[in-house]
Amino acid sequence: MSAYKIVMVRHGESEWNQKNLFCGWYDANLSPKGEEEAVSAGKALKESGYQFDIAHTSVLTRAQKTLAAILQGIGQSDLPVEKSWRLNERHYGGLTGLNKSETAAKYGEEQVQIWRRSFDIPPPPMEADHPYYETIVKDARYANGPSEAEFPKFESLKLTIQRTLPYWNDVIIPQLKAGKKIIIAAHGNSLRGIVKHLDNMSDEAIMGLNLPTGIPFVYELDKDFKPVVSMKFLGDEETVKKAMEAVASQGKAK
Ligand SMILES: O=C(O)[C@@H](COP(=O)(O)O)OP(=O)(O)O
Repeated sequence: MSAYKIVMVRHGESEWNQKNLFCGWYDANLSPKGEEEAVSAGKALKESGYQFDIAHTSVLTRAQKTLAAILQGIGQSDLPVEKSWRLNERHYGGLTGLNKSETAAKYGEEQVQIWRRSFDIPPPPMEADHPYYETIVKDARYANGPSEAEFPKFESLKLTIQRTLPYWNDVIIPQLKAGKKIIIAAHGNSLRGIVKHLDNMSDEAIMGLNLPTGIPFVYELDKDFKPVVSMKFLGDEETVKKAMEAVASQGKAK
């Protein structure tokens, strides 16, 4: 029997998703299509009657704007929102800002697939001479964390999970236990990490999961936080399938 319910959503398409660039911790805005996706996500949640007590998001604009559009759509713009770098996208290291197709043409699709989807092989590091290094490291939003020692230069999915899971265990679980209705608006890979944990997916199985932008999904959990309902998308099956395939094919050489 389900004891808890939680909604998660990857942000709507960003300007860098639209240009097919590795984004990671770069603070790309939503594209016009991404803004529409966020509004549609709000409509889908409203139609299904969802209301929340608290929302969680990353410190990145694309996730926060998606959340704001959703909350407006369900008439809860004044909902308390907690923001954490622990929900950020994985740090794409030295790949940040590179075009995914061009990178596949240069290094091969297989290598790009390893960088995008392998569990524990990280991308190359972002060194101090990287064009986006200063913009990211000196961003005021990181004044309260991560610490200098924790600040990533790159992250595999494994490393992403290592900093996202403490937030799930120490912040989200206690709120669920207290009966709070929660929505999380975050990113493709920070959410893949949570999904892997909840569904106890193997390192191999998680490689095949591509989360679509802007389509909310629901988990129902039993009293031990084991899924009774897993990743139920609020969208028709065909649309979700196509959106997942589109994400998967972003790493193909054109
Ligand atoms: O960093 C990025 O480029 C994408 C995910 O890319 P892939 O791992 O799907 O290539 O992150 P998001 O748009 O969810 O913030």
